[in-house]
Parts: sequence; structure tokens; C-alpha cells
Amino acid sequence: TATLNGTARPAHHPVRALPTAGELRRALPLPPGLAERIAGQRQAIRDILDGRDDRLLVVVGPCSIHDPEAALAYARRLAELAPRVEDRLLLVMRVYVEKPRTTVGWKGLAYDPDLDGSGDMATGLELSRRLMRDIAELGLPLATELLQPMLAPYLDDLLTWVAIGARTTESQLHRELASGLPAVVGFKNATSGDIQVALDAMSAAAHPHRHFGLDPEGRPVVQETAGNAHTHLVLRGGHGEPNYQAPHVTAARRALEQAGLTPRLMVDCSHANARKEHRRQGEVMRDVLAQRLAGESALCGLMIESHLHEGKQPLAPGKLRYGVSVTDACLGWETTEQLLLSAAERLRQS
Ligand SMILES: C[C@H](OP(=O)(O)O)C(=O)O
Ligand SMILES: [Mn+2]
Repeated sequence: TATLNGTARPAHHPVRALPTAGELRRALPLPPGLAERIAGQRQAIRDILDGRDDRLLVVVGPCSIHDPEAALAYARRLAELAPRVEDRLLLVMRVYVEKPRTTVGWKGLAYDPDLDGSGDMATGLELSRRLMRDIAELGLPLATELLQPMLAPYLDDLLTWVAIGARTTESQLHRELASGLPAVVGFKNATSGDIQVALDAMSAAAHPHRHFGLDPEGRPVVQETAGNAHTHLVLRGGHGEPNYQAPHVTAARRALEQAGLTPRLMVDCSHANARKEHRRQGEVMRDVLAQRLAGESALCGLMIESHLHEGKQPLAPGKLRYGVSVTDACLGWETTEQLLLSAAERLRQS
């Protein structure tokens, strides 16, 4: 037996039932026209990946969502900014509801919406889907990291862009998942900095797969996927060493070309590229823009971790400051807005 919160239980005792993906989608359906709008947003990103659209894809928002109200307030500001830069930047909001932990820690809104380890996932799933739908209705394309493959059908009709994280890019389950997603998928390099696992993931995800899965009613099925050719590498640094500078980008582009993959990549300005110092994201972004303006055609995207207010705070329920990340430190809104406005301006001048 295992002990959970001090209570001895059989090791694999199902704690509480969950709605099926079908039930949650019926409870929180897409309003008329939203599915078509999301399909158009996905196509816009494919156009950038395929070089038909020379705008920059920018995935921007909180490292994690712990407060749907604050997330919606952030989304309203981003939705107001998006049309002001859309001639040069395609803004996609990070709505991350599942967090991979290096060891243990809070796992995200979908897993633990009360932030106290109680694990009320039924509420977490409902809050996550409801928030994503509210944000999508503002006209913003949505991005998230998909971590638990069985959660994907609860949310993936709302997703324009999906990250497979540094800790799961090597996982066959996540490559199979990516091969069946309608969204564009970014594979992060490994936490070690190795990019080969991401190139292998792109190759694997481009093929059709048959894999174990659940149907919308939660019954086990053999899932058949068509393959997803619209995937790309995301450079996020490794073991505290950045990999966004020109030599790394050139090497990554060459590796992609040699593997017969689309030589397009995104730079995650945060995480190991900022050496976990959130203010460095601006410096990383300026370097990437300079490379792009110098003609590096592989660079088609940026990721920025940003929230209403800068920094991060310990996860202390009841003592939380509004609009501050409880996971990785983020830039504040004002700085983010300035960075994006000046990036759009620099790209216009080029
Ligand atoms: C956790 C994730 O970053 P990663 O460590 O997977 O690059 C993220 O917050 O975007
Ligand atoms: Mn993060």
C-alpha cells in the first residue's frame, strides 16, 4: 500500500472519478465560429513555418497559470496589443496548465487548482478548459505544453500551438501525441542542451502512428494518427548554458537541413537561455532579432515568459501576490509590451 496525505491506501487506488474528455467538451463547447478561427490561426503559423509568411511567431505569457482571473486580465492586455504589432508579429498566449517538475512540486492548474496538494483535477480540468475558451474568445491564439497525453483531448480543440517540453521531447508517447495533433508543435531541446532528441522527435512525429489511447468516452482504443509535419525545434538552452547565439542557431539550422527537416526554429528567451534571470529575456530577444535582421532565415519564432507583474513568488496559498508567477520568474507586462512594440518597429524598418 502507499500512504497519501497520511492515509494508507492500496498503491493504485483511483482517488476520484474524472469527467471524460467528451463530457467536458459537451459541458464547455466551442461557441459558433471559434473552431474555424482557431483553424485559421493554426494555418497562419504553418505559413510562417513554411516561409509563406515572414512575420515572427511570438509565444508569450506566464510560465504557469495559477489564477484564472489574473490570466484573463493578462489576456485582455495581450489581445489589445496584438493588432498593434500583427503586421510583423503573430502573438500567441501561453496558457500553461500542466507543469513538469525536475523532482516534485505543484503540477499546475489542471492538477491542483487549490494550490495545496489536494489534487482536485476535476475542477482543475474544468477551470483550464473554461479559461482557454474565454481567452480564445478574445481572439488570441493559445499555446500550452501538453504533458499528460491523456489530458490532450480535454483541451486540444482550443490549441493553436503546442510545446513538448525539454523533459519529454525524447518520450515516444509525446512524439505519438504530436503526430496526431491539429496544432503546430514545438519540441524543446533536452535540459542537457542536446538538440538531437528534438530533431528525432520531429522526424518521429511526422510519421503516422498507432498507439494506445482513450476515445472521447474514455474507453481504451488503438489511436491512429496521420503524422504532423508542422513541428519545429525550440532552443531553450541547457544546464544553464544559453544556445540562442548565432553559432548555435547556425549549427541547429545545418542539423535540421542534414536531417531533411524544415530549417525553422524558435528561441525560448527564458529558461536556460536567460540563465534563470528573467530580465535577461530582453537581451536574448535583441540578439535573436539582430540575427534575423542579418538574414538568418531559420529564426521564425520567440518565446517569452511574462505575467502582469515581474518576478516570481513562493506558492503560499492565502499569501499570494496578484499577477506574479508561482513557477519561473517572468517579465512584467509593461516591459513585455515595450519589448514587443520595439521588436515590431525594428522589423518594420528592416
Ligand atoms: C517548463 C517549460 O520549459 P522547459 O523547461 O520545458 O524548456 C516552460 O515553462 O516553458
Ligand atoms: Mn517556465
